[in-house]
Amino acid sequence: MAEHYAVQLRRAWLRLGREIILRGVDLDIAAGEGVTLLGENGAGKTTLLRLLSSSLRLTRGEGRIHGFDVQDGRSVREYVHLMPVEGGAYPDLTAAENLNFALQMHRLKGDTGAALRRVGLEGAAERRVRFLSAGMRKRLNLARLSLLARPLTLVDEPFANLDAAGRQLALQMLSEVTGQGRTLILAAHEPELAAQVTNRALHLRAGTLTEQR
Ligand SMILES: Nc1ncnc2c1ncn2[C@@H]1O[C@H](COP(=O)(O)OP(=O)(O)OP(=O)(O)O)[C@@H](O)[C@H]1O
Repeated sequence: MAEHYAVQLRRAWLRLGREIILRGVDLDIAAGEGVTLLGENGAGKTTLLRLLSSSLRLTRGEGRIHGFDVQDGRSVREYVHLMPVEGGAYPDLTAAENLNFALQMHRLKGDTGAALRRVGLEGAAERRVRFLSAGMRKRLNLARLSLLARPLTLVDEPFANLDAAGRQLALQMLSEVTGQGRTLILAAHEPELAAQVTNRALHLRAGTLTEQR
């Protein structure tokens, strides 16, 4: 399977507990593409994003992320960043410490002060994450996503918990992902918003992915 694809799944089956999330799915997502995953509560969008970040194993079939076997967590994690719906930051570290730690883990350099200003958190830089509101934590996660700038960026419900200005900020920051030639896959319940930053939508239902035209 070719490396100019960010994601390739072949006859992919994924079972989680009693749920079958994928039933023999084939999927190609080209590098640089922007894709929205749609689907009802419990359809399996989060689970699919976790699979693509190598946090879950395929039950059957084959998966490749930038040419690497999706089960090869060490390689895949170099290419992929997953921004979760909630969490993802260390609650006892400050906002600034969280961003610095994320950069260190990826052996990257970046201007964390500028990143915090960009998301309106300059006044909360020294505050522990456990004392931030849900929307502030989301903004911190957006700052981290932008600093890490991984080739494949997975975002679970980017608009949840954000106010109107925060949603506009999220749209702007997500559009930069594909604008910089990176691949964006987001799971969302707001198809109109998501369509502003992705050019393709897939609906996950009963273990099957369907293209939305
Ligand atoms: N760790 C787990 N063990 C067993 N089943 C799980 C686990 N996590 C999720 N599930 C189940 O897998 C299914 C898919 O859950 P998932 O969170 O992926 O859905 P989703 O499409 O992201 O939903 P939502 O829109 O509500 O966020 C659900 O039936 C859920 O109960």
